Amino acid sequence: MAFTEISRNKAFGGQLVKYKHSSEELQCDMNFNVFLPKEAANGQQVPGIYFLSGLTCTEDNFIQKSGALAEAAKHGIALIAPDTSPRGVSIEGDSDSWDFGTGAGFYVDATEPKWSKNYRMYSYIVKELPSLIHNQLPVDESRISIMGHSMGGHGALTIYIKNPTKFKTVSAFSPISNPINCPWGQKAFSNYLGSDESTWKQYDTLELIKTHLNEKIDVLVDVGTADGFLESQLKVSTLQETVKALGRESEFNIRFQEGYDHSYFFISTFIADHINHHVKALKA
Ligand SMILES: N[C@@H](CCC(=O)N[C@@H](CS)C(=O)NCC(=O)O)C(=O)O
Repeated sequence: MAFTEISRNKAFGGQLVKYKHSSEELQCDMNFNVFLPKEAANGQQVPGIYFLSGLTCTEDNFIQKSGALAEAAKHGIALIAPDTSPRGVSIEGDSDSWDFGTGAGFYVDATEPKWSKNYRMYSYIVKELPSLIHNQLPVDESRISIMGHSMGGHGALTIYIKNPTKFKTVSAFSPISNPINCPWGQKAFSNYLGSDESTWKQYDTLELIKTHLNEKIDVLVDVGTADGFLESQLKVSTLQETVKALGRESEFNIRFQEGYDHSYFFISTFIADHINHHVKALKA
């Protein structure tokens, strides 16, 4: 499937390109942004980081507000920023709230009939988008990793834990760490996956780290202590307690950053640390 180029801007010596394509998984047109560093100009294959955004975001928030382009350019790394849900599919109820439906795909493959034709963000991110990108752009599929924020932090962690050979490493800002036990996650999973809560666990970081014990992983998580969603929705302390109870502290670097909130001001403050975490794995 071909991409249509929507816009192109030179940035930090590289190119920021927005593409549109027709998604088979989501049955609609989708946009995504790719930052290609200058090293990719002559067709040389570069490593890449996928960034999954949070509730209400499009493919633009991270690219425009995180300060990541300068850091990616410094290390010769591509950034891939997809959208957060199918767009323009007009399912009744998909635009009634900011935390469900449009802008809130939660990186799952819906099984409830109402949503299951379009809301397949898990397969879109894990299969369809990489197969298009790595066939058509100079980003090396054997050197990719994944990062995200909030709902996207949940997406990055769960996708990574389930696909540790596809992605070299993971990091997350303010991740929804235990969605089956918070209001955002329960609203999304009950609608997308139905009332049988046992099916929800396959998309819950806390549950997955209890069962996926084989691979040793290296995870960086940052969250702000002044994040208004910390206790009610993100449950990063519960993640930390579970990591400890499992004896997996050496695999998780979970940092509580004093006074920072949920915004992109927080993300832009620590983005260099996250890019460095990925560079170590991508250039190892
Ligand atoms: N309802 C609020 C909160 C949503 C929110 O904080 N979204 C986070 C992700 S969970 C975000 O990245 N918002 C977009 C931005 O800050 O650019 C809003 O619409 O701004």
